[in-house]
Amino acid sequence: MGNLKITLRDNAWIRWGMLLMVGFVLAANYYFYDALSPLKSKLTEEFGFSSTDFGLFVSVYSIPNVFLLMAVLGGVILDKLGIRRTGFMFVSFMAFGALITAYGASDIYTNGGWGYGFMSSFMPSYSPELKMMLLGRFLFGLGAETSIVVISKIIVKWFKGKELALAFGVKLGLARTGSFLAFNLSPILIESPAGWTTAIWFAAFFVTASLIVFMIYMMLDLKLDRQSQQDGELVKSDPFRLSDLKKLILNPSFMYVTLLCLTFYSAVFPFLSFSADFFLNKFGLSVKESGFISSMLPVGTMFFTPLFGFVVDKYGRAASLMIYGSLILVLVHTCFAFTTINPYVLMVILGIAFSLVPASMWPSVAKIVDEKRIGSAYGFMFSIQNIGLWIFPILAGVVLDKTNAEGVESLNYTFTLIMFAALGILGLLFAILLKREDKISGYGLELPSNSK
Ligand SMILES: NCCCC[C@H](NC(=O)[C@@H](N)CCCCN)C(=O)O
Repeated sequence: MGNLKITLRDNAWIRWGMLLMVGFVLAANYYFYDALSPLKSKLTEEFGFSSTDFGLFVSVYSIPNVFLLMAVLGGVILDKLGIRRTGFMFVSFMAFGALITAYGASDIYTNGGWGYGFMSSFMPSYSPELKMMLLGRFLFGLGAETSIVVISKIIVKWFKGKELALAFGVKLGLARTGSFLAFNLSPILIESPAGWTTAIWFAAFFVTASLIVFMIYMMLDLKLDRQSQQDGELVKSDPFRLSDLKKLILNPSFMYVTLLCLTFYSAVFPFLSFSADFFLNKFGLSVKESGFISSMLPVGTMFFTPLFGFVVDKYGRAASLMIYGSLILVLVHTCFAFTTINPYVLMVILGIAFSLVPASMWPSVAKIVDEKRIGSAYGFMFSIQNIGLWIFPILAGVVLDKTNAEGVESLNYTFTLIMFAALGILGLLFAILLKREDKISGYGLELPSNSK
């Protein structure tokens, strides 16, 4: 009979309580990512941001993840330093970056505060506000993607052999709650008597509060490790090896899923970053209402992702669902470009697409890739995905600036949306290739979870 000593993991209240804590950290992460999206027109009004400047601001988040391979390197650091030290380091980067971003927009800075002179001394075509905010978002991005990898590992640590799939679904739901709040709170907070930058400071303090919550989590984690060490239950993961990456890259199913991840997410997240401004311009809505419509996407995914996760677990058909999700994405972007169909309806339908693909894609990776390589696989996918999250917000901004005359009253988004629809078509192609390849390689993506 094995050692049956009860650990913190075995107490459902503590296990789910800790999920709420790390979910708070994720919600803050997603909140900050989206908090400035409803403020695009405000940033133009206050600091003269062009659409390209805004795209640059959104995309700089991904630079550390593309060029420093942070999502992969973060996994290596995680293996070496463990959850507590790695998590603390990267959530601190997030908080520091968020505070620098808020400082870059603040009156103290714009009135000649620390760093203003330096930021004014080079590249005069970019405003000092933009440069400081870019630096802040870069640091935020440096921490944010690796934090997502750390939190995935925390969930496996606490929920393996228990309610793992449900815990992953709830985690994503909590993250998306952050986006939902961002699109609704930022438009309210810009009207604060303390000034419009309250919206950015609030976002920065939310991320800082998440650092404190993470520090509380670290105490629980330490206690669990001590109990597990006594039990001999502590599981060491396999260290990252370059040869693992080579094996992944040579696997056609893995590459199709990675390319789908790149194209699909590039057609969703960068679109979401511009969506509030799109609704404002195309339908002549207020900042509040356009932010509210944007928030329909995360709301939809909060309901549909666990539902489709259940469907994939029970009935399979993951490869087909990825095809349907990609097809819906193309149709919605085409409707946004060429019709005036009610944007609430289209955003909810987009929420269905944005649930179908993630709910079937992430668990499929676990079927394609050996469990020992799953950390490297997710890290690699995140890094490739970030190439799209880096390039497409800039391209969206450039296309907007090039296809609209300067100072035009309402921006025409047609060409930007055609670009997103084209990305969706590429995603659809990769999803079809993945399903075809599955028939050859036999990973069983169309089968229910327990049959593989
Ligand atoms: N187990 C992996 C879950 C990934 C969820 C996915 N997030 C991402 O792909 C992030 N790399 C990018 C997040 C950027 C915006 N916050 C998701 O569907 O949210």
